[in-house]
Amino acid sequence: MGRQPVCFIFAPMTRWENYMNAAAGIIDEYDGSLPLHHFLKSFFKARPHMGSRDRRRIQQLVYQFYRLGKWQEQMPVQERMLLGAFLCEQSSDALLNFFKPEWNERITDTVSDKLNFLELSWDAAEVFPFLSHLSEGITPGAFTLSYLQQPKLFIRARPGKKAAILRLLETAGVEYETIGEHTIALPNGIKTEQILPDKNTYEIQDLSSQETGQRFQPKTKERWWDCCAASGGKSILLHDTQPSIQLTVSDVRSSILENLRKRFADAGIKNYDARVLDLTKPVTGLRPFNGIILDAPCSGSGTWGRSPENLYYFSEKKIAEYAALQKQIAKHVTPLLEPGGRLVYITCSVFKEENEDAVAFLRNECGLEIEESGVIKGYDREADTMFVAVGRK
Ligand SMILES: C[S@@+](CC[C@H](N)C(=O)[O-])C[C@H]1O[C@@H](n2cnc3c(N)ncnc32)[C@H](O)[C@@H]1O
Repeated sequence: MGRQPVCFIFAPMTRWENYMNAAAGIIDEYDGSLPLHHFLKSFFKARPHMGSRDRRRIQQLVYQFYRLGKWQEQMPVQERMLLGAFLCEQSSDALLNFFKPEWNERITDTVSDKLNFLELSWDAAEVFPFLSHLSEGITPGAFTLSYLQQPKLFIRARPGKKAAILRLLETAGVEYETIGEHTIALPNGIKTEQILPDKNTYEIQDLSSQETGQRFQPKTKERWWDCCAASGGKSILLHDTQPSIQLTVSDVRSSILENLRKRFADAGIKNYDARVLDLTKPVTGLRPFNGIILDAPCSGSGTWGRSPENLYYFSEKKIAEYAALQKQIAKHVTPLLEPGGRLVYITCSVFKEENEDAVAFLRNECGLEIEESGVIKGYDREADTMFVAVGRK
């Protein structure tokens, strides 16, 4: 007698299992050498069958995994993704309900109640393995817990444009919050370019970054230099504060200055001098300035709520490398400050080597009198954390 045919019945995988497998595959393949959003873009480009809803949820699972930093690192990846989802989400979630219905029932609990329920304790030093480098005034617990939330999207209404922007947001039914005179907080993921098509009316700029501008205080017709201008976010803020200034912008990357030119054109800024300069070398061919903005290249550690993969992959030795670069740049830039002129030093870092130590260098080695310095906390208001110092020659 022949063998009985064996009949296997495969239960098709649910959408949620597919999502978990795809997210786990991404985490397995990703090595931190590229920003995660670039990696995800190529990943999804190669898989055009995935719809936008699938992409969004898979992406979210991956980000939620990295939001835990190195905490509970030994946990199996799929379990840790669910832990991330449970701690980060605040409303009922079908995927979590499928795998962990008892967790989903508690989704609206506070993080501390969720941790109690799981009998886990939050370890700030595991989430953020660089605690010993933190600048003064940053509270490790609150700072690391803020990683569970993606910071909000902030825009800055350009002078005289706020009312028109708010009307468009209301027409589109977008929830918003206004902060101070010019800032509008928006939910993440909204397509600003569709709702606010006139690029001349606003700039996308984090709340703390906007607040650094309060230190610029340019006077009429002064000469200002934004020496690490990138695509010009701070320059546009400076120009909006005092449109009569004589503005010089520079960056080591010519490609980013092309973006600046486009952005300036959209913003209606025409009179400026733009040049490619490598500030690790002495600068020639520029006359001294009344004001300099040194928005230094840095670790970006105050913005990792938007790029939490850095919690996992950032290498500690880079802190010293950035600090050395910042000092080199400061050394070459400060001779170009007029006596009595002001230099505004900015980083989006939470590391003292890039902040307080740089200020000590500006004071002791560059001869500036420091008028103000400190962290601009963003972690307690869903924004980035930055550092700003003002030095006078
Ligand atoms: C933090 S970003 C500036 C952001 C910009 N100010 C803004 O508000 O959007 C720092 C910039 O410094 C530039 N940079 C890095 N190394 C430099 C160097 N050696 N000389 C001049 N600029 C440099 C980078 O290309 C980068 O655009």
